[in-house]
Amino acid sequence: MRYENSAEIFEKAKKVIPGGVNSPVRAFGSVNKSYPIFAKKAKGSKIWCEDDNEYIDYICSWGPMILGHNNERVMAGVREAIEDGSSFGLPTKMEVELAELVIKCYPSIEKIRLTTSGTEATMAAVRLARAYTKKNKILKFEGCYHGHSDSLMVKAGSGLLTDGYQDSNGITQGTIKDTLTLPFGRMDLVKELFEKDDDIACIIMEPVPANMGIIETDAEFLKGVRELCTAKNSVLIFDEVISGFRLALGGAQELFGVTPDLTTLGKIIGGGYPVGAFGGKNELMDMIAPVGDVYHAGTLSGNPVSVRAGYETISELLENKDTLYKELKEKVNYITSNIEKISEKHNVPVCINKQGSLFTIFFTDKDEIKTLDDVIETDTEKYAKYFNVMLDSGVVTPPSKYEAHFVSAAHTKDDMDKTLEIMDKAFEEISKM
Ligand SMILES: Cc1ncc(COP(=O)(O)O)c(C=O)c1O
Ligand SMILES: N[C@H](C=O)CCC(=O)O
Repeated sequence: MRYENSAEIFEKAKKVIPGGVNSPVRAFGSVNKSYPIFAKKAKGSKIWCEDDNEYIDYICSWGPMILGHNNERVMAGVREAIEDGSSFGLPTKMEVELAELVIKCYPSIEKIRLTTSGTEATMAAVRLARAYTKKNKILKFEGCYHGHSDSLMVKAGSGLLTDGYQDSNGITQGTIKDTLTLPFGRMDLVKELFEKDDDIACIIMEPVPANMGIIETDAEFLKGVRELCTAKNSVLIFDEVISGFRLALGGAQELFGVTPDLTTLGKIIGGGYPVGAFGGKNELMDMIAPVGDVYHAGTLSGNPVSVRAGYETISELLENKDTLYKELKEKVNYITSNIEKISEKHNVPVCINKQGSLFTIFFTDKDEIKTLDDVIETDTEKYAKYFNVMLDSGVVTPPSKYEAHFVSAAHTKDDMDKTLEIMDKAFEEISKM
């Protein structure tokens, strides 16, 4: 593999962009590479970099590309939308159609508001929960990531974990004090907290954590927080920015049969273009301006190109839901069951967590990885070796042990077999460490 062009662009990038990247996880720092690959184009399950190397892609833009890159139907819709104009500052008919489509898939959502990112969606949902309950504090779980608004970057996951810290600098002590955190899955601690504190406006959670690697959810925990929120007049927010439309058409709430009060969405509902959304019961959503006095706005909220890409993506998912989700799960089962064989063959122990089309390989002797502390203890150096051997042989995997592998409808049996062949090589290298 050649990396000269990417390395050269990175040198220029560092002079004009902090760390040379516009989102920290792209920097490849924690996998011992001194520069990332710069993407040039992508199609289906493949991505090409500025050195024209071809890779099988398991990042999939961190989730949006569930149909694969540049899906024909999505591209046709986008082309049509672009012809009509890129942004109007006026509402469009397609926004209403997208809202209707999402509501059809999520019975818990009666009204939905579009944003430009997942970060804005979670920020607005928390604001709404505070206004509704007239309470101040929020509870989130350690290692869950809900975007980069101040109150949600406490004990956060994703790039913060990758870079070795969990609380961003630059947040007031007052904000930090109002964000309570607990380990994911510990219902006993959640109950204890609610006994002591009646000022908690909401629990915000990734129903299936995917930003400290995948953590497999215990359905009882989701049911437990649901009951507690109802009993204590707290709002339950499911942050389904990753899990929405991915684990099932109706997200984790459909999969586990647990209904939140508010849902945040992103990624797939924009079909690869910038978007986010939050929605829920009328009683809550009618507090949003201009009906109520909880302010939320955005120059590019409901951008017509993003909305059209999302509409086509969700329509495709809806039309194929009976086979598509089953096939995605089968693909992950095929890959992960073979990784287990490879791990045994080379005597390199791993624990694989998976849910639907998502999986994470943790290099560890432990049989279970259930909490952030478990994840932190897994072997970072072995993950880095895995990443580098895969990359050098034409497979791009998440450049951090704290992220998930994403599988799309475009990944073929050939892609998976090639991936497994290279994994065999990677595990052999790891066995020599
Ligand atoms: C679960 C979750 N919530 C929120 C966000 C924030 O979304 P965005 O990056 O679009 O702001 C992300 C990803 O970044 C996410 O994975
Ligand atoms: N884990 C993050 C989102 O899900 C990765 C995206 C990013 O922050 O660039």
